[in-house]
Amino acid sequence: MDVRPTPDAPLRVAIAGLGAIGLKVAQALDAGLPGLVLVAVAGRDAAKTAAQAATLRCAPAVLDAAALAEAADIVVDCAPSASFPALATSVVDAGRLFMTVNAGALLRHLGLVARAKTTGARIVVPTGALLGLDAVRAAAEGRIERVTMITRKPPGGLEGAPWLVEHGISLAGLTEAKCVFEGDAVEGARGFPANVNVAAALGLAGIGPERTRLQIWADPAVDRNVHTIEVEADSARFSLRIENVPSTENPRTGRITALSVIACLRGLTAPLRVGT
Ligand SMILES: NC(=O)C1=CN([C@@H]2O[C@H](COP(=O)(O)OP(=O)(O)OC[C@H]3O[C@@H](n4cnc5c(N)ncnc54)[C@H](O)[C@@H]3O)[C@@H](O)[C@H]2O)C=CC1
Ligand SMILES: O=C([O-])CC(=O)C(=O)O
Repeated sequence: MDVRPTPDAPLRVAIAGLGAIGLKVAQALDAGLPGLVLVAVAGRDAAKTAAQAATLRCAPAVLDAAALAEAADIVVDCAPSASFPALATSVVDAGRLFMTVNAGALLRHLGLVARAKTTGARIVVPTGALLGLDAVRAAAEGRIERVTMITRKPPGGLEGAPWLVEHGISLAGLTEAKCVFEGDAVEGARGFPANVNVAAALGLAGIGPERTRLQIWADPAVDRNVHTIEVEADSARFSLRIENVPSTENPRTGRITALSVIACLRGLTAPLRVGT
């Protein structure tokens, strides 16, 4: 789809999920992002979503998630991963631009990419709580040998993850760092759907999620979500590290994630774009 607004016709944006990420994105759109206007929002609880929408000056419509694609040119998915398949399918089928933070869920529905080719939709995954996807994408134009990511989170931020439940791993009373997962990004994203969307995005940007190695540590000594990436390629070798401040609303989610989505939206229409 063409994402260029005209002065009298800004692109219409809808958001699914007004939580730690989505509400911040809604507020940024409400404060003004050039060429974009927030027209609709959807949440799990319509009354709560309507109350949130009422705090915004632009007064977006409150709709079911399934109706967002009809109301907007761009649908931003900031809802939990469980709602991804239905939402993503409706937006892709409508030929809209689908911006999602649920990179892990996208891995399990990669058929949507082929479908987007036929409908004219585009799927955009912001860098989110990570860094360096510009360099990883550039390196992937050459040959990458190895991509490794190590995630450390406070134990509370990992609690309840399916992988921990399935493997009977308890984090209660942990006094030293414990490696709770070692494998590829596909398995990691499945086992920790609310924790390592970043590894899924890294896999998609680089050598593929199956070849992207991942370790996840529960570390009582950290108070930030720390992600370290190491890339070995024929063009460069690099190591990157980000220490994310957990958001107040949802400590699993780094505060920078919402800012990444806002920057990604701004980049859709800006006359100057910097970075790959
Ligand atoms: N790509 C990345 O770097 C990152 C991705 N994430 C992912 O982003 C997603 C959102 O994260 P947060 O904002 O922290 O979550 P959150 O739990 O704070 O907010 C989610 C919101 O979606 C609403 N919701 C639930 N079901 C819904 C449905 N069917 N339709 C519309 N809204 C619905 C909830 O009521 C809540 O307001 C999560 O899946 C999370 O794993 C989180 C951090 C980083
Ligand atoms: O916020 C973070 O540090 C990463 C995260 O939750 C995710 O990738 O899902």
